[in-house]
Amino acid sequence: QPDDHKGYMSYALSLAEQSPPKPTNFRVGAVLVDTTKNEVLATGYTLELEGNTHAEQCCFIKLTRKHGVDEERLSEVLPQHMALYTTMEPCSNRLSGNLPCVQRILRLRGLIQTVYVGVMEPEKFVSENTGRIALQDAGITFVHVPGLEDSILKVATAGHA
Ligand SMILES: Nc1nc(=O)c(N)c(NC[C@H](O)[C@H](O)[C@H](O)COP(=O)(O)O)[nH]1
Ligand SMILES: [Zn+2]
Repeated sequence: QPDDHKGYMSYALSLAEQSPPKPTNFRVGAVLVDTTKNEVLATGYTLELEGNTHAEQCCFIKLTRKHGVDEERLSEVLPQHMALYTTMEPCSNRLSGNLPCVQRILRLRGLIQTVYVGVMEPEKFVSENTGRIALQDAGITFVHVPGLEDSILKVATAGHA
């Protein structure tokens, strides 16, 4: 059913729990959903794929491999109506200098109508995450799904001292 936001967020949390703990990032899970069919298109969790990868980034990388396109051309092969569920709001700045996930999502503006987040990013690595504003300015609806905050943060910071 279309309003199963907590269900998808719980699923994303179960993915985050698979992420190897690390002191320099958060353990996050993400699920990209085709909202027309209410089907999962891709899942990801922090460090799932090789390199210093983010959960949302892993969803996109998997789809580039499935469709044989670069991430810049994903908009040509993906459905028109998608929602991204991520346990933590997409990053707007990464201390590693890698491309932030907000920028990756903005490449799919018009195709991803809504981003659902379990928590906002704690101010541990980046002082102020400007992702929500950037996404909203691009016409993407940004929704906080309440109820899993404590669990999400516990999992996210498990690698921290
Ligand atoms: N939404 C989100 N998904 C993730 O999978 C992840 N790890 C973060 N974490 C945000 C945090 O700000 C960055 O992890 C640090 O800024 C370090 O940057 P790197 O991860 O090393 O690029 N945020
Ligand atoms: Zn990110």
